Amino acid sequence: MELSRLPHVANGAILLAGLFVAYQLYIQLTVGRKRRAMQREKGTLPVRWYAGMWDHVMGIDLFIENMKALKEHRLLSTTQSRFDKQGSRTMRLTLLGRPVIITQEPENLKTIQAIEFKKWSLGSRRIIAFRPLLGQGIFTSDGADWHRSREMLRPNFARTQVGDLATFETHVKHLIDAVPTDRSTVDLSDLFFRLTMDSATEFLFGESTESLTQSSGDGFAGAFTRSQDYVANAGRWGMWAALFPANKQWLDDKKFVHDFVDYYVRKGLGKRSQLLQEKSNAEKPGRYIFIDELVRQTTDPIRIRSELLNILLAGRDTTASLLTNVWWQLSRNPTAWAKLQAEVAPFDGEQPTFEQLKDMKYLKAFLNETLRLYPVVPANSREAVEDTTLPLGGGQDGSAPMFIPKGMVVAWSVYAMHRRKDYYGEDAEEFKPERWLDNPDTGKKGLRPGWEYLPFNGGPRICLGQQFALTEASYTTVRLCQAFEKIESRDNRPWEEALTLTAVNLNGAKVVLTPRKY
Ligand code: HEM
Repeated sequence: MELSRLPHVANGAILLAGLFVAYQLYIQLTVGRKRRAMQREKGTLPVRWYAGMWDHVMGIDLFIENMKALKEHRLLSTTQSRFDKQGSRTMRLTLLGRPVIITQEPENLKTIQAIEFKKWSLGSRRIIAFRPLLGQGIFTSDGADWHRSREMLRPNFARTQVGDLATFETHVKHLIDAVPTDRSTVDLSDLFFRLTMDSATEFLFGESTESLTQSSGDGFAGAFTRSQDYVANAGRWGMWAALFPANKQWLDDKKFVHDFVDYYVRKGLGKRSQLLQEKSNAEKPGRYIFIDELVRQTTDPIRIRSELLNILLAGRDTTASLLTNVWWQLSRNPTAWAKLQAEVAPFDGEQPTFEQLKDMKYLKAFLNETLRLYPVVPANSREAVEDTTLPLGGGQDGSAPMFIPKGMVVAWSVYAMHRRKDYYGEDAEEFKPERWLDNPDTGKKGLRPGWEYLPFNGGPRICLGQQFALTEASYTTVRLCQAFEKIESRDNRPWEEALTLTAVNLNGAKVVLTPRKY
């Protein structure tokens, strides 16, 4: 640059910085005025800053600390310990210049997700990060667009709530066949991720990737997993993500994923007229194919592709992560293994029905406890679309309501909330499925939690696939318990988080399984 131009550049930078400071002052003044008005009207009090307002200017240090903790597989416990250090359940901090309130109060979550649902959106961060991969679908939309997606998809899930056990059986059988019987170690986690990809693609596209039996599906699974990690990271960086050039691997993966799904979309649209003459999938006996229902409702190929990818993202890693955590825990818990074996024994090796699965109290308690200590979606956030309040978090002890200005991001930690001693007792950090069961000896009732237990969210945006996931996880667990009589853990490390969009044990579920001899 010519030296003579330097003063102009310096003047420009000073002007920009001045404008930025003036804008910030203006925001502070107007927000301050509203905050005082809310304090008078509703008794709101300011939220405590994490450690101190000036300790983390711009929150660059906190962001670096978070990224380091993420890399070292301890971001969830770091967040939990920040709450403990602060001695409050809600705090305010700044991350890369953006103010964020973080809470673990069930009352706040109920207000955001249910009571005042309309005052909250997903926030631009999620939408900007995820749209390039997922397009516009249920997981990446708000307001009227989200409502349209939810209405279009809901009937499909109502049908699947009974669970297509026959389809699960095909894939679970492949999984069982893939377990070595020569006493060598297997990482069940790898098989669970293949299982959920195979069953999800069969349910969504009508054709399975068959990754448990062939390697042909690996290309799609790999490209989808890498793209998912890419968008999760972009979401963390927020607007700063734009500073990084798009990397080639990501562009190639995105194209691969889109082309792969487009093949099924074209096929589905090709048989639309025939489908319109037939009965709806939901009324026909036999295999249920999601894309056939979408094709009846719209001819827009991008819309169909987007909804399919949104559901694949929501449903595949989540269920595989739950199964991994369940089997990691089961492999080191001989009492639980014996109890589960006793519960499956009456089926005599036969496939359980949907009703029988629902009646398995110990299995249900085991899944609940796994989702409590290791929630698969351990953190989440929303953005206020108007000035509003939340019932808790204000004042020194966080017991007063707090004012939330329009645009403020409120994040929550399900992980920390699920470990609260005031809700779950002094043994909150211990894995105890029994806490969910009624005790006939003492008359003590099992846990019936409200908003303090939230693995699937609540309110109008509650997980659409909850029943689908629990049925798949329960069915797979029962069939594995029937096929193998003994389990040995081959890993003595504690649970460590591998956090992308979901959380799963970093070291998978390494076990040796002994087949049952009939
Ligand atoms: C253990 C397994 C699962 C867990 C823990 C889980 C958890 C969640 C959570 C916490 C959300 C709310 C996300 C948000 O609004 O920010 C969600 C949404 C959703 N889930 Fe699941 N999920 C699981 C499995 C599934 C499966 C198997 C499917 C589909 C086959 C599915 C479909 C969806 C859909 C479509 C949404 C978006 C709902 C909406 O925005 O209206 N989920 N899930």
